[in-house]
Amino acid sequence: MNGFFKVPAPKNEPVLNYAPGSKERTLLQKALAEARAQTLDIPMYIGAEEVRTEKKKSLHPPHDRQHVLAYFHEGDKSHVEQAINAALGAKELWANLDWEYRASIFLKAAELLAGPYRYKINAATMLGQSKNAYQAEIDSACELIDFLRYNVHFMSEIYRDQPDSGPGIWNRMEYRPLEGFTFALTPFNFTAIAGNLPTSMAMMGNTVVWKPANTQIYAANVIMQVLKEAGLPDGVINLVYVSGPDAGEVIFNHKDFAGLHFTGSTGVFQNMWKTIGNNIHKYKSYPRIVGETGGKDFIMVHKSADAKQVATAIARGAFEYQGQKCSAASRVYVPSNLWDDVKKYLLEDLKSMKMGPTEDFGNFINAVIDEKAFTTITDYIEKARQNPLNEIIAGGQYDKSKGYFIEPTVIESKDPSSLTMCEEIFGPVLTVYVYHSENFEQTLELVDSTSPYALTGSIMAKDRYAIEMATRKLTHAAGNFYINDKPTGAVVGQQPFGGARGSGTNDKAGAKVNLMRWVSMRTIKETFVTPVDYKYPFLDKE
Ligand SMILES: NC(=O)c1ccc[n+]([C@@H]2O[C@H](COP(=O)([O-])OP(=O)(O)OC[C@H]3O[C@@H](n4cnc5c(N)ncnc54)[C@H](O)[C@@H]3O)[C@@H](O)[C@H]2O)c1
Ligand SMILES: N[C@@H](CCC=O)C(=O)O
Repeated sequence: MNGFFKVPAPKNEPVLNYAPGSKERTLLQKALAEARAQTLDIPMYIGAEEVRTEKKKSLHPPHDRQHVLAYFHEGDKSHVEQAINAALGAKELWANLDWEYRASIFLKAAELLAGPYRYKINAATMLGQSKNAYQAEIDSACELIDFLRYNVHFMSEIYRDQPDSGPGIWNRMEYRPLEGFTFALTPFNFTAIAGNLPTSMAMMGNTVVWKPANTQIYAANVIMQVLKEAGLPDGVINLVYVSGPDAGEVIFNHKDFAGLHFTGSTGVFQNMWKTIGNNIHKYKSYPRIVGETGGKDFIMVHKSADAKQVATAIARGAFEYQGQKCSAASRVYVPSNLWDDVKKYLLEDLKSMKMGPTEDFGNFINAVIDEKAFTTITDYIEKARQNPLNEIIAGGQYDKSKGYFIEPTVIESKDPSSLTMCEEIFGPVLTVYVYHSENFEQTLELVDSTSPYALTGSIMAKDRYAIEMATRKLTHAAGNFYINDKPTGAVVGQQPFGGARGSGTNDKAGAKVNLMRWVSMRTIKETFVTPVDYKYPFLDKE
């Protein structure tokens, strides 16, 4: 590198609106039709190979269970071993490639997603994960593009951060990739997260084994195509489709395992942490463990809030993408003076929400991801129905004959510790607790202590003292805290995202702190005139 290169200043990718008659709507509809018309054969990508196996499994739109989008080739432990070997084999060349060449690949991937691949990846996310056009646009196009652009910028800031040097010496800081290989384990619900976890590690010079959720493979395949077209060398990111426990068993027993970048549920993360802890003596280095996990996200309303604003924040915060955002509001605390109005506006909104397939752009609500999620969520609804302290005031019906559809459901509970007030449901189910409007401070304590999670939350109020009190009392209740807004929709570069307590290690996605977890710093001190006499000056005077 003959120059201290400055990367292009990152900017958030503008969100296209897909209004009727817009160019983007026509192009997206074309991409959807093309995707629907073919049945893909999706291989694993290990080193330079596209790996196919005897075990083919079908992928379906969650809103249209009968339609086959693709078959993917399922692997086993031997494929995890192959992927590790490919990652280790690619390591030296990749780690020694000057950073600007690595940066170019990911910046090019961002441009490919913003341009020629935009509609393909959005269509894949709409079909494979049942996200409507707007939800796909903010995820698989904009957020993924933002992750790539901002992370390149943060990478260059990290490298530029160098120590001071005293007279006659030069101190340098080298940001080495981790020694060994890394593992990215990604969830179903965000294509952007699936793309970010492996690329953020690779960007810093690491090589990666990547295992997505099966229900996200359809769009993960597009991410891999983009990375290949952007020039990512073979073996840097190896994409395998194996069971989570199989992947874990091989990876967490390998001496060169150097880091885990996980997003998913809390239980899975805690089990992996225990396994890694039990195996700690097997590794060459202490593996880095980063995990963003579950949430029980809240909206806390003060008596001074605007009822219409509260209802809108609830409608979008709880029900966009069927409540399957880790940030989705799932418990709301409304003061008694506002409840009648909030309820009226909320029920009006819910009545106007249409539910159906993503290809019909009029549908706000689509299907939940799969049969397992459908069963879990509807079990919660039925348990809530049986509790005499609960009343289901909206929704509560579901049907999986065509796709996994669950109506947006609102439970009014007189018990602030009822099951659906406390546990993560990860679906379109919201529980409301109406508190006496004079009990604001006590209710803040309830918000803070009700769940083990601390991911997102918001306070809605006009009264500045109430906003100050909530912000202070809920210091540890959320890693992303919103004032007069819904608790979802963090934007890369603007609201770095992640939670604490049971919600994760809070190594904010799309931030410098996250990239720092994927390097191991080496301090280099060079002395220009090396001493040749061991004695301290005062020793001569004795
Ligand atoms: N905090 C965040 O930023 C964030 C973001 C998105 C999703 N999430 C959380 O993710 C969860 C939903 O996503 P999901 O259903 O895909 O999560 P999940 O935990 O079921 O799966 C995540 C990944 O782990 C794998 N996996 C599952 N069981 C495993 C095991 N025993 N061993 C190893 N790997 C295993 C899955 O195949 C998948 O690739 C929710 O809890 C949600 O809150 C959190
Ligand atoms: N970052 C997203 C949530 C990601 C988790 O699913 C948001 O802020 O809504």
